[in-house]
Amino acid sequence: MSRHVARLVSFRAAASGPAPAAAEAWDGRFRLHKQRGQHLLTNPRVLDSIVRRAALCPGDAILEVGPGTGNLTAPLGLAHKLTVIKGDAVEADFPEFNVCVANIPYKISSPLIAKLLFGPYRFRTATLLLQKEFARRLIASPGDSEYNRLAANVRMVADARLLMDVSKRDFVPMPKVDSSLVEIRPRAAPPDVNLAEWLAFTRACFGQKNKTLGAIFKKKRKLLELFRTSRGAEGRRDGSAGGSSFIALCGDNDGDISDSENNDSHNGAASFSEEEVTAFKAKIAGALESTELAGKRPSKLSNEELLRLLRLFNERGIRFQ
Ligand SMILES: C[S@@+](CC[C@H](N)C(=O)[O-])C[C@H]1O[C@@H](n2cnc3c(N)ncnc32)[C@H](O)[C@@H]1O
Repeated sequence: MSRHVARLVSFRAAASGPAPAAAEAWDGRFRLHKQRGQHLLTNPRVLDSIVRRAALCPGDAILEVGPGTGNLTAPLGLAHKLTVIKGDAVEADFPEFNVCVANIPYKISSPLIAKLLFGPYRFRTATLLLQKEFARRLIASPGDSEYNRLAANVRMVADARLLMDVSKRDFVPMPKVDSSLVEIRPRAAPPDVNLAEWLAFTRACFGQKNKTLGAIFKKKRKLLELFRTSRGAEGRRDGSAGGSSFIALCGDNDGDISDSENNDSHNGAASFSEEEVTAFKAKIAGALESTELAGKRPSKLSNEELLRLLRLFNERGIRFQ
């Protein structure tokens, strides 16, 4: 395997601040910190399986995130072609790579996947070991009980599939949860949609995923927020969605505005008339009616259906950001 690997870059965490108090000795050599996600995969059969399933090709440039003591790094490739970069994998820029293989700290799963799929990187495949429940959510389909915003966003740009489950007993120290290996393959052709706006749209739709779209877009707070956004977008020549964060990929509840923000001076309600809001409301209701989606829950809808709704919203000047 190592003969075929053109380059291997391992992205190692930069320890920031003092080490967390709770540490666990391992092998007499290292102190491992659960708070930093330092659970080492020690079962050689599982490690070999991961490398096999990553299906590396001659000339691949591999990115590994979180090499730890190198348990997965070693079976991946040639030591003399290895570059180790110290930094936070969520924050720092990655060098060029075309394959990612990693047993990542689970707390960065969502921002890391968002960075890989919605950032500037072009790669063939990412083979990632993830927390089992997170993996199930990632690969869920519309209508599944686990279907959520994360899955909708990922399937917009990639195909994700489960490769195998890995027991928590294969790690030292043993975590509380089991894991799953998942393959994520970005689609060859990017979808014909402004991705920043798509992410903002799914944040609005999945904010309360068990409510119908009609109920979600009837909420006064949501309406006023959208009204503001849409008026702002009118002023931008390119009509782009603006500053939606790519990192916020999955939160189902992050579409909600807290009560403290629900006041007129903050949301700008005072700056437009009741008539304007009523007309805007009618546009939203019209779009929902013409797609017959008002009575549907977002978690039951395909991306095609959601996209159709977003396009109708856009045609009516309703923008998300
Ligand atoms: C689950 S361990 C995997 C270790 C090793 N690859 C293995 O399979 O045994 C995750 C590793 O990622 C490191 N890490 C934690 N947060 C990180 C971050 N933000 N960026 C890069 N690495 C991080 C941890 O220190 C730990 O070494």
